[in-house]
Amino acid sequence: MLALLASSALVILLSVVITSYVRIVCGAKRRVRQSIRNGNATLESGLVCGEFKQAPGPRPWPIIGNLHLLDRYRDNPFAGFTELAREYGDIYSLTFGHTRCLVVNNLELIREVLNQNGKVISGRPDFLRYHKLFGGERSNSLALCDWSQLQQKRRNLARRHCSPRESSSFYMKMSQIGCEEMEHWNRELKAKMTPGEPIEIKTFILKACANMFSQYMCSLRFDYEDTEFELIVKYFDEIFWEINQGHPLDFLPWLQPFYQGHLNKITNWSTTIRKFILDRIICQRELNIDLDEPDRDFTDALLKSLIEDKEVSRNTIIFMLEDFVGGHSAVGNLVMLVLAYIAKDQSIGRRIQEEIDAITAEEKRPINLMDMSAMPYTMATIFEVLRYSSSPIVPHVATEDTVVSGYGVTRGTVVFINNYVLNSSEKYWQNPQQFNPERFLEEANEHSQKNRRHSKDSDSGIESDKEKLQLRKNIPHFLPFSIGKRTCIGQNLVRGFGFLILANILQRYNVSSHDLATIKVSPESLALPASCFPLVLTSRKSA
Ligand code: HEM
Repeated sequence: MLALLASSALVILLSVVITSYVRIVCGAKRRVRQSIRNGNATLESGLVCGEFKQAPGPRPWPIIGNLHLLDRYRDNPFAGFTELAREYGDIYSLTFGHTRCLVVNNLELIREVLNQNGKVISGRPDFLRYHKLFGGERSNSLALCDWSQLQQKRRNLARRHCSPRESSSFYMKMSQIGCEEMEHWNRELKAKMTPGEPIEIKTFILKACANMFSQYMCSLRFDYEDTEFELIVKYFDEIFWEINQGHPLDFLPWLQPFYQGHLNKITNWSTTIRKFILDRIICQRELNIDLDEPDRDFTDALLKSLIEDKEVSRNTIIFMLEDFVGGHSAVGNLVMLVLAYIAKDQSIGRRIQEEIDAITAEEKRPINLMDMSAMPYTMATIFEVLRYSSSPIVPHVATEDTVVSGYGVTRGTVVFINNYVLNSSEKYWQNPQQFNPERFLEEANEHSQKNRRHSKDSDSGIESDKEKLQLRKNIPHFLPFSIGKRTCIGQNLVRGFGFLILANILQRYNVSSHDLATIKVSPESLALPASCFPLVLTSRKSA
C-alpha cells in the first residue's frame, strides 16, 4: 500500500516537473513575427516581415526557472542582474517560475525599451501582492496598473497638482505648507526628545511628510497624536517597504497557501488606509464641495472630475488620492537616508548648513522653496542618495509581441530595467562606490551666477568658491524617476518636500549617531524597514 502511494506520488511529481519544463522551454523557444522597416526599401511599403528569436540566457530549471540564480542576491537582485550581464551580455532572457523575463542593462537598451517601445512595453506584472495592495485589483493603482486610456486620463488629472512648476501658485503653496509643517514637527520633536539622546526620528519625519502631502492635496492636517493618522502613516510605510521587496509569490503564485498570513496583513494595511481616506477626507469634502468655485486642491479637482467625466468612478478617485497621499512614504524614507549619510559623514551636514547660514545670515527665517537654486550642495546630496540607493524602476510588461535590439520579446514578458547598472558604472561615474554629492555639482555659468548675486533671498554678501557651483541637470544616464510613458509623476513633490524637510532639519539641528553600526542602509534600496535606526539631533543653538 505504502509502495503504491509512493509510486503514485512519484508519478505525479514527475509529470508536474515534465509539464513545467515543457512549458518553460516552449515559452523560451517562441519566436516573434514582426514587420520591420526594410533598410533597402525594396518593397513598396518599405516593410518586411521578420522572425525574431528571444534573447539568449541561462538554462532554466523546471518549476523555478532561473530563480535560483538570484538567491545570492536577495538583498539586491539588480546586482545579480549586473553580474549575469557579464556572462550573457547587456540584454538577456530569464525565466522566473514560468514567466519569461527580459533584463536590459545599458542606457541605449533602456531607452529603446522605455522610449521607442514605450507604447507596447507599458504594462505591469500581474503579481498577487499588487492586487492585495489595491483592494483586490491592481488596476486601481496608478503605478501598478497596465497602460490604458483611463491611465492617461488619471495622469493628466494628476499632473497639474502633483507636478507643480517652479513659477506656479501650487509651488508657492507647497513651500508655505512645508515651512509651516516643519514648525509643527519641531515642536513635537522637542516635546518628545531628551537632548543628546538618540531618538527614533523616522516616525516624526513620516508624520510631517504625510501632513505636507495631505495639506497640499486635501487641505487637511492631522494631529501627531491622532491614533488613526499614526496607524495609516505606519501602514503606508509598511507598504512602501513591501513594494520595494521581491517575493517568491510573485513568480510562484502556487505558494499562496504558505503565505496567506502575509497576504492577509497586506490586505489589512490597504483596507485600513482606504477607510481613512474615505471617512476622514473624501466623505467630509463631498458634503461641502462648491462646483462653481475654483479648485481648492487636488481633492476638489478629483471630485469635480467624478461629476464631469462619466469614465471616472468614485473608486478611481479614492485610489488616486490614496496613491498620491501615500507618496509621502517615499519622500520620508529618502530624507531618512540622507540623514543617515550625514550622520556617517559630518562634513556633508556642515556643507549643507553653510548654504543655509549664507542664505539666512541677514534675516532669521526658515528655508523655503525659493532658496533651492541657491543651495546646490543640498540638492546634490539628495541626488547622490537617489543615485547611491538606486531606486528600482517598477518592472514593465510587454502587452504585445515586439522587438528590442533585434530580439523578439513575446507578449507577457516582464522587462526589468536595470538602472542600478547605470548608477554604479565606472563608465559614467568616477569612483561610483563612493558617496560623494559633489559629483552632481559643476561650475556655475555666467547667467546663474548673476542671478544668484541678484537674488534677494540668497544675497548673503559672502562670496566664496562654493557659490560658483551649480547643480548638474539633465544627466542622460541618471534616471531615478525613469523616462517615457510611465515616468514618475511625483518627482517635483519629491524634490520640493524632500528639500524643505532636509534643509529645515539641518537649519535647527546637527545630526549624528552614538553608534554608526546601527545605521544599516543597503546601497541599493530607497526603502528602510519601518523601524530602522535612531539618530541624535543636537540643537545648533546650544552647539
Ligand atoms: C524618492 C521618491 C521617488 C522615486 C525615486 C520615484 C521613482 C519612480 C519610478 C522609478 C517610477 C517607475 C517609472 C517607470 O515604471 O518607468 C515611478 C512611478 C510612479 N511614481 Fe514615483 N518616485 C518617487 C516618489 C513619488 C511620489 C512622491 C509620488 C506621488 C506623490 C510618485 C508617484 C508615482 C506614480 C503615480 C508612478 C506611476 C506612474 C505610471 O506608472 O504611470 N512617486 N516613480
